[in-house]
Amino acid sequence: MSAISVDNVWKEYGDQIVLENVSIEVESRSFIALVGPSGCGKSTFLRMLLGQERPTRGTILLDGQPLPSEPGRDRGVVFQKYSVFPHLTALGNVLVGKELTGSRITGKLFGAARKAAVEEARAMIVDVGLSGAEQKYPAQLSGGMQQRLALAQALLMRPKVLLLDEPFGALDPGIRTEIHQLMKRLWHETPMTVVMVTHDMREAFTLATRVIAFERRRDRPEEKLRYGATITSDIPIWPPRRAGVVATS
Ligand SMILES: Nc1ncnc2c1ncn2[C@@H]1O[C@H](COP(=O)(O)OP(=O)(O)OP(=O)(O)O)[C@@H](O)[C@H]1O
Repeated sequence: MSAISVDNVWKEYGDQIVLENVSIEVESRSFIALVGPSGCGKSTFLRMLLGQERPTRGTILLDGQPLPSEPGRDRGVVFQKYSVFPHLTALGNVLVGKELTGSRITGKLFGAARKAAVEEARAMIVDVGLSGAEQKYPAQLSGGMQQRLALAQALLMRPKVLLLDEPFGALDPGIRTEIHQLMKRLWHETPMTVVMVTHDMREAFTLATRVIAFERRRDRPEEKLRYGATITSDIPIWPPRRAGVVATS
């Protein structure tokens, strides 16, 4: 299960209302694309799902339970940049989450636990199409490869929810199409719900099960800070996409 329930959420920074009255029920295993004008609060919403920010008002539940107030292993995240650590190899990057949660004191795993984690990380690296790059550092990888690595890093922790903040925004169109295919496959094969912020409508409609638009209903410049953005459209994709059911056409 990985259903998200957002009820009447507001987010304010000082006098500025960024989001107002956002309510949405996200079914387990959906793939939600969040679109909207620059600065309307999409990343802020994602950070609240991650647990990095707390709503000023309202509640967010994951499988009926309040979200823990800190990021945890049930929620993975990939940003447009800087999701991977430059000083670790590809293998080190994929392993790092397990090492940190496996041994809170030393940050390292030993013996059988390490062997199992390394095997799993290697398999994940192959799965995202990076075999042979295990010992390379991020600077030695292309942008598309780094984003594959960031996906592998997030997915090794088996998150219930994968949060993507314009993860493919900086990639060339050809590479982007390739990574869309990978993302689709990973979503079909992995029991997780995905919430992705994107500026690219084509990307939204290529990948998502549902496209959600955030916008300020009352966008008068003199009152800009007094009204936040909220959900103004909620578009289900037709024909419906279902995780695990790969379309034949
Ligand atoms: N930590 C913060 N403190 C104060 N204001 C913030 C903070 N984080 C975000 N904001 C403000 O909240 C608003 C929404 O920002 P956010 O980054 O969520 O928008 P966005 O829709 O993701 O934008 P973009 O599409 O350009 O990435 C902006 O006006 C921003 O300045």
